[in-house]
Amino acid sequence: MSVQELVVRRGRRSGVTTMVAVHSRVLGPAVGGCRFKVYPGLRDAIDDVLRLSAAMTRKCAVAGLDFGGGKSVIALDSPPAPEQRREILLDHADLIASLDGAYLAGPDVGTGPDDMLVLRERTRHVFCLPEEQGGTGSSSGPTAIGVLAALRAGAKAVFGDHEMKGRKVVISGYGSVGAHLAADLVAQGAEVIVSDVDERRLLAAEEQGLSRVRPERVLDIAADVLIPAAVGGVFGPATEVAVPLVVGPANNQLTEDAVADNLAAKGVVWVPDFVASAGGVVYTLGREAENLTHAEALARVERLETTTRQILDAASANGTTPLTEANALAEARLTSDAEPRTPSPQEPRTAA
Ligand SMILES: NC(=O)c1ccc[n+]([C@@H]2O[C@H](COP(=O)([O-])OP(=O)(O)OC[C@H]3O[C@@H](n4cnc5c(N)ncnc54)[C@H](O)[C@@H]3O)[C@@H](O)[C@H]2O)c1
Repeated sequence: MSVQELVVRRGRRSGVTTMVAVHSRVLGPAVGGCRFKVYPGLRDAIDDVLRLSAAMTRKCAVAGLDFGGGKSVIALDSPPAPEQRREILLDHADLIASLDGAYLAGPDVGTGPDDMLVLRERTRHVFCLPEEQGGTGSSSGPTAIGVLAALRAGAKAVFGDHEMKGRKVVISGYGSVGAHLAADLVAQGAEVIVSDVDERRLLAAEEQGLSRVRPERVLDIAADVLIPAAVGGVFGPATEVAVPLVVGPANNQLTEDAVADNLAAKGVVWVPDFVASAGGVVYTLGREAENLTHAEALARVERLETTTRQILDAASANGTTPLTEANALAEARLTSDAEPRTPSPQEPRTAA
């Protein structure tokens, strides 16, 4: 499916180029995070926003959300001075506002709920505002809960039961989601090893009693599970993986879809990232767009276990990969004539 709309604009206040990709609005308004990142060049930023917006379409479709896929990128050529941040965000907010609700922005790599508050000064089409402003705040907790739900299904498929007690788990990226996952898995009795490029994050991990491994050695550790919770592009055509199960929140983990076949041929069960990482968006939109209670929205996140199980069962029964089955599920929803669950999706409550 090709991108529906890509808008790139240089900010009038900051001079920084920002962009929005609306990949699909078949199921509803396009939602996706706003990435604030230094890129080697403009082409890299455009490639990123296009790939990420397409992944959001699949993520929303598979998770049963009545929203389409979008993404926005603030393409920096060097880290900005702190005092420039607000101007850059306001420029980006003007671009989002110009799309008139076709795209709803939330936080992503490099942005958080406080940044959403700045965007909100210029556009209603923002979600995940801080809790004290009526939003749901950071989505990393619900994202981690969704990863754990997908992990249960993956562990059942690979090990025969979903118990994590005694399992060795490597988490690449001890950031917001990675730290939630590590704490929960330790509480379940797993042996957790973490990796990060940021020494401060590793010190934080050590304070929690976690073992660490150097980032370049992450793929060599013979563990039960690998959780990619840092960046995309982890697995390429020649990547060797020393674990039987990979489940994690990092978006776009494969350099290309064909890598899913390589992983399957090597006996690695890879739960597609757009399935495992959907907890945050499921929770946030459930609360903010559908006014669900905390418990109701969390119950929806937990359903990712069933979705993952269906995908893995279908791959096993059909001799295909989990990616093929997850794509088929997304495609079925995108081409179905069924009415959306929310008859006429509106922008989230906090954006009203
Ligand atoms: N936060 C969410 O709700 C959410 C939702 C869906 C997907 N994701 C994806 O999950 C991943 C983690 O999200 P997060 O919110 O925890 O991000 P984060 O920025 O808080 O944490 C990422 C961590 O990864 C580390 N890192 C960067 N490059 C690394 C490398 N090469 N090796 C090891 N560590 C590295 C960073 O230093 C950082 O500590 C991201 O890819 C994000 O796009 C997050």
